[in-house]
Amino acid sequence: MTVIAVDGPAASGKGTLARKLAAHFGYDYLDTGKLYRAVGLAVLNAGQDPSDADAALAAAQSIDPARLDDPALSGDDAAAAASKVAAIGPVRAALKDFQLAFAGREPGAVLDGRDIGTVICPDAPAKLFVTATVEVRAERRHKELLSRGEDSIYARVLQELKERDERDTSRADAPLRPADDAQVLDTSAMTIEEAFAEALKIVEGRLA
Ligand SMILES: Nc1ncnc2c1ncn2[C@@H]1O[C@H](COP(=O)(O)OP(=O)(O)OP(=O)(O)O)[C@@H](O)[C@H]1O
Ligand SMILES: Nc1ccn([C@@H]2O[C@H](COP(=O)(O)O)[C@@H](O)[C@H]2O)c(=O)n1
Repeated sequence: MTVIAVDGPAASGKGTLARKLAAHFGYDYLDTGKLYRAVGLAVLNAGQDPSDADAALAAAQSIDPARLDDPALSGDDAAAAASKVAAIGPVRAALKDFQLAFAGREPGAVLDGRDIGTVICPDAPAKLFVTATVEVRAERRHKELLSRGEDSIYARVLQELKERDERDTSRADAPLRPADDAQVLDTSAMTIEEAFAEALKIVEGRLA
C-alpha cells in the first residue's frame, strides 16, 4: 500500500492536484474535507449548532461515507460548519477509522485534507503541503463559484477563507500545518498544469 498525503488550506488547489495524482498513479482518491462537511451539514440540517460537541459527535457517528457526493456539501454553509465541527476532538476521532481504512487501499491511495501527513498517515512516503496566498485562493474560489452560476462576492469569499484558516490553524487538535517531512508547494504563481508538473516531480522523487 502506498499513500500520498496532500494537505493545505482551503481552496489552495490541493484537491485538484490530489485528484490528478490519483489518476496518474491509478490510486483511489479521498477528499477528507467532505467527511467534515457531511458532519457539519448534518448538524445544520438538524437545526443544531456545529460548535455543539454532543450534536457534532452524534452526526459524525452516523454519517454515511458512501454518500459524499451530495452537491450541498460544496456550499459555503457546509464549509463553515465543517471547520467548526472539525475543531472538536471526538469528531476527528470518530472519522479516523474510515480514513485509515481508505489509506490501506491497494495499489495506493491519495488523501487530501488538513492532517493527513501529520495525524492520519504520518508514515506516508509522499507528503505535499499545497498552499497559495489567501488572496489568490479567494480569487480562484470566487471564479469557481461564478462559473457554477452561483452568486459570489470576492470580499466575502476572502473573509470566509480567512476565518476558516484561523479556525483550522489555531485549534488544539490536529491543527493545519505542514508535517515536518512534507514538501511545501506554493502555487500562487502557477497554473494548474505547472503545479501538477511540480507536484508529480516531488511525489516521484519521494516514491523512487
Ligand atoms: N494552480 C491553479 N491555478 C488556478 N486555479 C487553480 C489552481 N489550482 C486550483 N485551481 C482552482 O482553484 C479552485 C480551488 O481548487 P481546489 O478545489 O482543488 O482546492 P482545495 O484546496 O481542494 O479546496 P477545498 O479546501 O475547498 O477542498 C478550483 O476552482 C480549481 O480549479
Ligand atoms: N482532514 C481534514 C479535512 C477537512 N477539515 C476541515 O473541514 C473543512 C472543510 O474542508 P475542505 O477541504 O473541504 O475545505 C476545513 O476547513 C477543515 O476545518 C479538517 O479539519 N481536516
